[in-house]
Amino acid sequence: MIISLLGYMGCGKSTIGKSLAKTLLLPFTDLDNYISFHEKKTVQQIFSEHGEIHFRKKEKYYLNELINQNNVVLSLGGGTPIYYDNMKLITDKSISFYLKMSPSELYERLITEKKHRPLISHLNDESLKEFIAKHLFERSAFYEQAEHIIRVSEKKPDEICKEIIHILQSKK
Ligand SMILES: Nc1ncnc2c1ncn2[C@@H]1O[C@H](COP(=O)(O)OP(=O)(O)O)[C@@H](O)[C@H]1O
Ligand SMILES: O=C(O)C1=C[C@@H](OP(=O)(O)O)[C@@H](O)[C@H](O)C1
Ligand SMILES: [Mg+2]
Repeated sequence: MIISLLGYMGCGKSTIGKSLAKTLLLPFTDLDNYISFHEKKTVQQIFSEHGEIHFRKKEKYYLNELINQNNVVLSLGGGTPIYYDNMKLITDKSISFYLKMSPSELYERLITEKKHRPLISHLNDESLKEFIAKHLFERSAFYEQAEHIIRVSEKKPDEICKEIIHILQSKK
């Protein structure tokens, strides 16, 4: 089965996925990078040139393509579980980990990271704080369906990887 990482923008899906795959000696795919590579456009370009709905259709298309693989670490985009029947697909076809972080910590992280994230790049600092709190609340019902929930607040990437590996080993 595939190992999937999900959670809000900035929680560390791309970072943790990469290092988890390296430790487990497995191939790594970041869904955003995969979409970018195949569409020959950055995520920001897809959003600005074609709109979010088009991005969600592509995201679904490439998720379908990747989800039936075996022994791969897949970092999803923050919105992937929210659209279509994606979350069902993710829970049925992967061992899923929700990297859970509080809105205030996500805010501290995203304040310096918003440039590459089209959903928040236009927000000033005060509106960003409000946006994250509300948006995370709306999305949590999907994220919480993950098979495993990992609290990532104040943990180093190494520690988070170890926790995930421990869970994977206990499943064997
Ligand atoms: N556990 C962690 N501790 C400190 N910084 C982290 C941690 N995980 C991720 N980061 C940093 O937070 C930012 C967002 O991480 P990223 O992996 O891009 O998140 P996501 O893919 O979930 O949006 C990056 O700058 C990354 O280096
Ligand atoms: O939360 C979202 O809807 C999105 C998150 C992004 O991925 P990250 O969570 O890796 O930033 C990327 O897929 C796109 O900008 C939309
Ligand atoms: Mg990412």
